[in-house]
Amino acid sequence: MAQLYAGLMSGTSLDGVDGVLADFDGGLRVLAHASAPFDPALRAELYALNTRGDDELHRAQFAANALVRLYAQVVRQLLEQSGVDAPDVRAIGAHGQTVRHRPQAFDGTGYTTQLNQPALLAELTSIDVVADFRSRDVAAGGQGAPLAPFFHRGVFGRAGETVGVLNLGGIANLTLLRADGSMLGFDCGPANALMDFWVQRHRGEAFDANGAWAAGATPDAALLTTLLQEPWLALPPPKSTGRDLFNEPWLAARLASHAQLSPQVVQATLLEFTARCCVDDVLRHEPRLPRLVVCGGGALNAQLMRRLQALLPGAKVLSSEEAGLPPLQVEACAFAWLAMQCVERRELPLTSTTGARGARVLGAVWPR
Ligand SMILES: Nc1ncnc2c1ncn2[C@@H]1O[C@H](COP(=O)(O)OP(=O)(O)OP(=O)(O)O)[C@@H](O)[C@H]1O
Ligand SMILES: CC(=O)N[C@H]1[C@@H]2OC[C@@H](O2)[C@@H](O)[C@@H]1O[C@H](C)C(=O)O
Repeated sequence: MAQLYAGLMSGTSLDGVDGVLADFDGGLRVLAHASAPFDPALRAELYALNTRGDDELHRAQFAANALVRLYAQVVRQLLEQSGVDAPDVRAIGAHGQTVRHRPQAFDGTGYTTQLNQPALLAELTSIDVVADFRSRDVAAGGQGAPLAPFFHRGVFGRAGETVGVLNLGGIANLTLLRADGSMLGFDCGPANALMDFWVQRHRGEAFDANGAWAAGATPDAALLTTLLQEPWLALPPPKSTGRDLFNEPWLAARLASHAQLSPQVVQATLLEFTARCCVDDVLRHEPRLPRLVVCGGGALNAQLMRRLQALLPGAKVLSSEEAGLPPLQVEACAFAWLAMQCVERRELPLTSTTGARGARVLGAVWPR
C-alpha cells in the first residue's frame, strides 16, 4: 500500500521552498518535485529576521504566515503534478525557516527557531502536518541538527562500504556512513551563504551560477588563511552552525585587513573556503574516504565540485543525481521521511549526529 508523504524544505540559503511528494512503500519513489522562490520582500524579511530587530514577534508571525502560504502553493503543485488527492497523503513534513540556531545558548539548554505556522498549513491543505522537528533534539541535549543523516543512510548507504554525503545548502553538513555500520553527522561551516551574499552585493545576482565568476579568479592565500582561523571550525562533533555565526558582520570583520582584494578574488576565495571547510572535515574523520555524494544546491556549482574533487584525489566525488536523487530533492525527501518517522512514532538514534542523550521521536503533528 502506498505510503505518501510530502516534504517541504526552505533552508538557510533563503532561496525559496523545495517540495516533494514521495512514496515510501518498499523504498523511495519521488512522485513529484516542485520549487517556489521567495518573492524579494519575503526573502528580505526572512533574512532580516535572522538578526535582532524592531517588533520581531509580530514580524516573525507575519512572515511565517506568508511562508506557509507559499508552502501550501507548493503542495498544490505537487498534488496537481502527481494526480494524487489530498486525503491520500498521510502527512506533510514542513521544516519551517530557521532564523535563530543557538542549541547550547546561555544556560546550557538553548533553542533553535524555525518560523512556521503548521496550523495554517493544515487548514490550507487539509493534510496532517508534521513540524518542529528540531526542538525535541535540543531538549535532549542535542544540536538540533543535522537531522538528514538518517535519511542519507537509507538512500546513499552501501553495505560494507564507507560513504560520505555532503549537503551544500546555505550551510554545509557532512554525513559519514562507515563500512562497519556506524555513522557520524555534523555541520562543516558555510556552503553557499557567504558566496550568495557576496555575488548579490557585487553583481546583483542571487547566486554565482556554476561558480563561473569565482572560477575566473585565483583565491587569495592570505584571506583564505584568515577565514580558516575561525575557532568554530576546529571544534569536534557534535556541532552545528548557521547564520548566527557565518553572516555579513563575520565576513566584514575578516575582510577588513584584506581590503585591497577585488570582489572577484574574494568570491574565488569564498568558494575555496567552502571547499576547504568540507574537505578538512572529511580528512579529519575519514582520510581514506572512497566516495563522496554531494547534494543541495552547491552540487550544481561546477567550480565547487571541481575543487572538492581536486582536494580529495582519493575519492570519487559525485552529484547525488548520479546516486539516484537530484540534489534539490534530497532535503525535501528527508523531511518527508522524517514526517513518516514521527507519524509512526519511531525514535531516531540521534547521539552519533546531534549529540542528544538518546533516541527520540522528533516533530509534532497538527491534524488536518
Ligand atoms: N546552478 C547553480 N550554480 C551555483 N550555485 C547554485 C546553483 N543552483 C543552486 N545553487 C546554490 O544553491 C543554493 C540553494 O541550495 P539549497 O536549496 O540546497 O539550500 P537550502 O535548502 O536553502 O539550504 P540548507 O541545506 O542550508 O538548509 C542557492 O542559494 C545557490 O547558492
Ligand atoms: C538549524 C538548521 O536549520 N540547520 C540546517 C542548516 O542547513 C544545513 C545545515 O545547517 C544542517 O545542519 C541543517 O539542515 C539539514 C537539512 C539537516 O538538518 O540535516
